Amino acid sequence: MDQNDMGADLAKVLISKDEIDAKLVELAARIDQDYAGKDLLLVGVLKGAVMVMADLARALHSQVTMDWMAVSSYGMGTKSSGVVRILKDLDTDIAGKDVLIVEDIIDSGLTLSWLLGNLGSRGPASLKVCTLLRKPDAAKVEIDVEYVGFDIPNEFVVGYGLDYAEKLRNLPFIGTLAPHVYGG
Ligand SMILES: O=P(O)(O)OC[C@H]1O[C@H](OP(=O)(O)OP(=O)(O)O)[C@H](O)[C@@H]1O
Ligand SMILES: Nc1nc2[nH]cnc2c(=O)[nH]1
Repeated sequence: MDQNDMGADLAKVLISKDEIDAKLVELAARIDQDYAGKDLLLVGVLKGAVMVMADLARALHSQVTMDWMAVSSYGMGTKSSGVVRILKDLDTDIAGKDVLIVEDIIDSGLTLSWLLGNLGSRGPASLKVCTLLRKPDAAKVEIDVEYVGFDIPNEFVVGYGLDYAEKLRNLPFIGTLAPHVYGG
């Protein structure tokens, strides 16, 4: 699927597929180096992180294991309220393990802040975060993130795992929505 398939729904391509690929290779090289000699567990946060997880994991030279969590933020009809519900928990006991959370985006930071608290209480040997995107201007909570792909403006983005009403996740790039789509 490419930009032409999107018709008028997209305003612009913010980050191209080539830029994403190059950034993931760069992040993977750092991760390979930082976790050399360790057994790394990647924890992908469904559903948005599916693409990042798949491509990042394949860019790594180290052997890793992978697990998934699905969480949902809810409250007052708005997303990212900070009140998080586990829809699918890990299959793995992470006590004593080196864990890297893999996210597509950190927006307010509330989801990740909750996740760090939750996973941190399970006694991992280490717990760090890798995110493809981060919106510094949207942060409601400061989080120490070890691996960041791109800092982006405070705009709603779609593609490469990120949805608009569950659509557009399968775009191979990151784009912004045309104003008529979201009523802007
Ligand atoms: O920093 P925050 O403001 O908390 O937002 C970030 C969260 O929002 C997205 O998930 P979303 O709730 O859209 O679910 P999805 O991954 O299933 O699309 C993303 O994958 C993060 O988990
Ligand atoms: N699709 C999408 N989901 C999000 N969740 C938090 N921020 C965003 C965003 O900008 N786009």
